[in-house]
Amino acid sequence: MPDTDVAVELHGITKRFPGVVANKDIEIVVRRGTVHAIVGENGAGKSTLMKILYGVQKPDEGSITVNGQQQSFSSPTDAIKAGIGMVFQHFMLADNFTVLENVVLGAEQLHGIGGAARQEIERISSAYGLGVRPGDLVADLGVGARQRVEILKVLYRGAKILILDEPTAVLVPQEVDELFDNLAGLKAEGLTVIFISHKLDEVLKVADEITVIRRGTTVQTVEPKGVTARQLAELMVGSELPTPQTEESTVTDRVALQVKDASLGSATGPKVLDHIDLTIHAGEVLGIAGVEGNGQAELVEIIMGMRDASSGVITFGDTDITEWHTREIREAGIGYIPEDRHRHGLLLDAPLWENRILGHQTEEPNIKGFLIDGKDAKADTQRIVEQYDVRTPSIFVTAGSLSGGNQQKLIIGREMSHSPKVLVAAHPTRGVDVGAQAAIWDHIREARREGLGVLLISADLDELIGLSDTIRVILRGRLSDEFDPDTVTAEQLGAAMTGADTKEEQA
Ligand SMILES: Nc1ncnc2c1ncn2[C@@H]1O[C@H](COP(=O)(O)OP(=O)(O)OP(=O)(O)O)[C@@H](O)[C@H]1O
Repeated sequence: MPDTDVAVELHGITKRFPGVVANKDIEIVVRRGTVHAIVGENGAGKSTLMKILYGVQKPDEGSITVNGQQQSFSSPTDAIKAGIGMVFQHFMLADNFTVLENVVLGAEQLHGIGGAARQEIERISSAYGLGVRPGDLVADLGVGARQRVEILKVLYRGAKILILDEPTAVLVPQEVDELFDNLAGLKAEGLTVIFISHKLDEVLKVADEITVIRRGTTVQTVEPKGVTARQLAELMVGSELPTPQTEESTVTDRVALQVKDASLGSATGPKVLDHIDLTIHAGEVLGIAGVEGNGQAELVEIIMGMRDASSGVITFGDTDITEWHTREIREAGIGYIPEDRHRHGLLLDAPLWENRILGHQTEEPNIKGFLIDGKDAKADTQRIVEQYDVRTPSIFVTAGSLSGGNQQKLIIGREMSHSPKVLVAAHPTRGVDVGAQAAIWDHIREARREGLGVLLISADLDELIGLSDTIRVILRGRLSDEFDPDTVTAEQLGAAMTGADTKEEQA
């Protein structure tokens, strides 16, 4: 008799890639009507396991049992038929379509594309408290609402078991609370949620059970009340974590980068950037908090020369770089960690050592005379892999075969290798595990001691508070006054980010 309380059972799952055992003898039992979190370091094998459960990849060994029935998925279609749905970290909604159009796309056979579909969306939305309206244009929705549409989309296709891949990475604290309320709603209706996250305090808040994966193998399943975030992290790493050190301020009065009265118009509505003034000193990390879509991407683009501001001046040290191209800006000593590592940061089909050269084709150690120097670039890639703990079988595998967090470590290692004077870092540790995050912060702090100025854009408020010397909030293209990271709380920042604070500034 199958155990009716068990939604998913993974038994002895093993998956090998060339040079890597991504999953080895995985054992997980997910009880029905629970939130089950999966945690582990970058490259531990979480995504691979979820791809196996969602039918994207086939295990070499082991069995998958869903609702008491053994399954052998050849594709996501099979997994969806078995009642499994996956919400990816990168939303896949078409902006210029309505919620209804996005939800029914590819599932027209279920309830058509008209009134019946609309009714079904409304039914699901109210049953689980998602607050999704079928007629809304996706372009008008904020990040949290888009995520709810993605969740509704898989529910619409009949999912009873939802896999969420780092769902809180892009949310502000208030939205995280809303998501957790939604998950409670799903649970109350007997649905099951499998949740991957690097944010251990959130995991402890929302999960009923937590499975820790270390180097491809399940080490333990624990209940949140029995562990602290630190103990979880130690289970992930397999050893004790060092206690973080507090740092003396290294801010100088030398100006590293300045943006003066910069605006960027929009063809139709209000300005995307509205009279931005900011100064970053050598040795200073200036953190920018904001809900996605409030101008932070455009701010980075005008500084990095990817877009021209409508007005304003940008100076690097004493040099006016307003009109410069991206390549000149990077060569002059501004490092860049892009938000979208797949679009701007890496060539996924190229090996790691070629990615080492990307964006730095004219600099040492990648070039000798006028020629690309493969030998030195390879040696330097090996150094980055070791220094930044990029988990990879070699520097010759493609960047696309690395786990997400390890791709990020490679980009950071590359940018830091050129001893930039300024670093423009958009979400530098998104998708990176807590241990690697601490290591990346250490690298940035070390460079800051040497005079690096950093523009830090992050959705992770703990990161902003932990790493910044000064924090400002961007809302509808305008920058707030300064917040002191030593005294501000995540809730205060969250309120300023959504405009919910009544005060314009904080004492
Ligand atoms: N298609 C692939 N080809 C080769 N190796 C792969 C492939 N997919 C994953 N790997 C390797 O398998 C291991 C596990 O990767 P996986 O993406 O599952 O880790 P993860 O725990 O999800 O990490 P992260 O937290 O960084 O997302 C890594 O060493 C990765 O390089």
